[in-house]
Amino acid sequence: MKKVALVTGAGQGIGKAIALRLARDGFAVAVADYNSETANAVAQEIKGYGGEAMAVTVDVSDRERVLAAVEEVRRELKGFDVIVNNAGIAPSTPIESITPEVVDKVYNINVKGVIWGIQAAVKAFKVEGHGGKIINACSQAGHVGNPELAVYSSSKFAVRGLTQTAARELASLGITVNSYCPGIVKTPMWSEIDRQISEAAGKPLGYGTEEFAKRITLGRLSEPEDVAACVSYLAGPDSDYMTGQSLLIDGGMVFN
Ligand SMILES: NC(=O)C1=CN([C@@H]2O[C@H](COP(=O)(O)OP(=O)(O)OC[C@H]3O[C@@H](n4cnc5c(N)ncnc54)[C@H](O)[C@@H]3O)[C@@H](O)[C@H]2O)C=CC1
Ligand SMILES: CC(=O)C(C)=O
Repeated sequence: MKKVALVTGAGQGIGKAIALRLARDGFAVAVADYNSETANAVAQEIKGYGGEAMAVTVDVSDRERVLAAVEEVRRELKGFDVIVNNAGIAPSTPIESITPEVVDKVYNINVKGVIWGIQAAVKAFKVEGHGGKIINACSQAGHVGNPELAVYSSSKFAVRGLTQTAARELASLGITVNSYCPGIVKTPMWSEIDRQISEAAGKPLGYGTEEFAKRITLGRLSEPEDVAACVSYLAGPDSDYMTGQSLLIDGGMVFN
């Protein structure tokens, strides 16, 4: 019997790479995104190489919809084993520009979206009568404050706190909770951050990347597949004795 994984924000970028990787690892994958077109395209890609997948349209900030989507997936794919709470947004927010609206928007998706995903997964694991794995998208920005990204960075500190708290609270149910913390990953999100930082500094495109990249130990930006490899480990049996961890994918972003 195939294990079932649901990945949010899986229509593009890191989430897409994770969905493709977990499908190759043998999971039946629910490709969840609020963009139904991209979610469908990724599900089709998985089916195209013989994998099992379904697309689900869900806005992770909508608690009822997240609970309903996970239940839909549990019934359709006949099980539920792993949730990857990957969806997130990262608008540039220099301190003096922060508005109540941008705080609500980022926290509703990046923080509440993770809480609703955790709740929905716990409910599904209980119905199935076993534990499971909860994997959250954190960031190097959840370990060290990132200038220009105060709202985003603080939301990722919250994800790290939630990961640790949920791990301690849910361990007795056989549920592990971990998160992955990438540095700069070549995705549409990063291109937009680079554009905003470069523009604000009055510099050409690529300036934001150059500034961040100075701290990367391995000397290159990461590919979405680098992150997916880490999530593959967190979703598989080799990480069974790991919980409450927020894994830095390039520690240099924090320590250099
Ligand atoms: N790209 C990077 O450099 C880094 C990204 N991350 C984190 O990794 C995760 C994925 O990032 P990327 O792939 O780069 O982003 P991206 O912007 O390229 O893709 C995000 C996906 O999430 C979906 N999405 C956004 N809001 C949603 C919502 N409310 N409900 C459902 N789906 C929603 C979008 O439609 C899109 O398909 C995010 O949580 C991000 O904070 C962490 C560290 C570095
Ligand atoms: C967007 C993000 O999480 C970065 C640059 O670490």
